[in-house]
Amino acid sequence: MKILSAAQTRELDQATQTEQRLISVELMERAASAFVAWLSSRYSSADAGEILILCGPGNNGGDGLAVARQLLQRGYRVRVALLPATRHSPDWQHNRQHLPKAVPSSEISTKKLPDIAAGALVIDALFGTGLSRPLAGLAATVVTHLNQARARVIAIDIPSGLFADQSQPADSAVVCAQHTVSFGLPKLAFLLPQNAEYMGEWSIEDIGLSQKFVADTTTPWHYTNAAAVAGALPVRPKFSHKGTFGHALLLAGSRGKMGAAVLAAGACLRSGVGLLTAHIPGCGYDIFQTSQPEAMCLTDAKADFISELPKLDGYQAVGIGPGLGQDAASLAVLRQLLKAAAKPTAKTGKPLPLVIDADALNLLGQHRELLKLLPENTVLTPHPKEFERLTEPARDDYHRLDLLRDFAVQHHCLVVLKGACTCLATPEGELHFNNTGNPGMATGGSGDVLTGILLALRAHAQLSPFEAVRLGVYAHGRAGDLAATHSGQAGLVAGDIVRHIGPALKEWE
Ligand SMILES: NC(=O)C1=CN([C@@H]2O[C@H](COP(=O)(O)OP(=O)(O)OC[C@H]3O[C@@H](n4cnc5c(N)ncnc54)[C@H](O)[C@@H]3O)[C@@H](O)[C@H]2O)[C@@H](O)CC1
Ligand SMILES: Nc1ncnc2c1ncn2[C@@H]1O[C@H](COP(=O)(O)OP(=O)(O)O)[C@@H](O)[C@H]1O
Ligand SMILES: [K+]
Repeated sequence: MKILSAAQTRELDQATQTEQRLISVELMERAASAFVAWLSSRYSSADAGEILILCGPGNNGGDGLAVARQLLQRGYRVRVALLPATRHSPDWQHNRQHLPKAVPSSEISTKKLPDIAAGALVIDALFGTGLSRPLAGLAATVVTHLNQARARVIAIDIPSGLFADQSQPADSAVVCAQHTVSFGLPKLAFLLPQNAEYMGEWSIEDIGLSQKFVADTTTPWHYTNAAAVAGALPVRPKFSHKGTFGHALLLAGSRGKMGAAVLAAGACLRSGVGLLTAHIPGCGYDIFQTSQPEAMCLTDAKADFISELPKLDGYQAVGIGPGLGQDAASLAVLRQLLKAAAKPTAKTGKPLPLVIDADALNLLGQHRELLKLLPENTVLTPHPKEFERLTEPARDDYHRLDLLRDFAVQHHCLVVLKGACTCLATPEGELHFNNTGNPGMATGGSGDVLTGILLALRAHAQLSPFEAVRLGVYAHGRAGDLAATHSGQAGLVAGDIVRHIGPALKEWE
């Protein structure tokens, strides 16, 4: 699914009207119907009580007026409060004229802010994607008044005051919604942690916008949902054998952090790899062989950390980092690995696929001269702090996305910036946001599990680097979601994610 800019969203409206021979007010009616369908599926008129709809002067306010009429028709009690303006959009005027007399309406002024009881249901239809500057004056006063009221706020399209595709100044007034009901496609702002307090939960309603326009429009931003990865996992052929699905090598673990190696190995095995060999420090031998009997195990000469790079012949992908530690000897191993992996392999003519995580990323951050050794299509999986160590502190989430994109393009690699909406940056400069996963996964070891999944999928001969990583990130979140349905979010541990990788991948079979 694509994510469009605010300007492209306006063009999409226009294109939809032309393509479907609609007048704009008909599209507004569709949006209002979709919103009302959503609201009435959640709240009966008794649950809702009297609903206050705050309407601005543009088409977002027009949506609000159409919603007021439709809710009244469905038996809800509604009143509207209008933000005064010198100019109103034509569709606003149309819906104002068609607002039934039975809906009480008033004009907002500084002296007459609407009464909002705690817990009241309020629909925010002040401003949408047409916001051209931060809110100020009366509009900002209304928003602050609303946010202080502790009401149940539902935003139409986007919380008012929030820009759809760029930051607003830190002190600007933005509605804090409990839920945002948006139309057609998600907006970039919805996916960024800095906007979490405004968005609440959000959902996207289909209003039949032009699919052709979306298909023809280029954007760096994409959203990975179930449809995007449908059919992405190749069927296992009847006569396949363990050699068919690749032999992966995992370099992980150090004294006190063998669990990271065990989790990554378990995840790799559960993700369909043919064979897995782990190279671990001597202290981890019994732990590893006991907990992962399906994997083969090479032990390093050092007991506490990895100091040697095993021969790389015969492996289809190598993962390094989980629980590795940052010893100078492990740094030397990382350097040797980068150099060795860059040489084209006899089988594919391409560099050996690498997945780099955790302490291996921290080592790269401390020795940035190594970045130029990264083989093409290497996968890096930093969380925001690890990413900062590789680049620089970001001013805000939008700046971090710029840094992410630049880094992936400059180093020709795939970077998985982990978080609630994990973002995969490609060497071509695309950004793909993931829609699976839950806060239960904010627990030690979840990232090690992702490394194992990505390692298995990078060893898979039939998946392109991009397909492997997009699918792996999606499946990791899906496994976490399935795990949370059993253990709940608070009780979820990383091992539960490993145990649910199988059921998650089974959904593709
Ligand atoms: N496909 C879609 O997405 C559809 C969108 N519709 C609605 O249309 C909205 C966009 O409508 P508009 O483009 O009219 O935009 P808005 O309703 O967001 O408001 C734009 C108006 O507010 C003024 N304005 C902008 N920033 C301001 C500020 N900081 N302070 C005071 N005034 C400000 C502008 O000059 C303009 O008059 C969407 O968010 C959505 O709610 C629907 O009606 C139809 C379908
Ligand atoms: N709130 C959240 N919602 C969805 N996924 C999350 C959330 N918090 C963490 N995750 C996922 O869990 C993983 C955590 O990785 P990481 O920070 O490296 O943890 P660790 O180093 O402990 O393994 C990432 O894949 C991340 O996307
Ligand atoms: K709004």
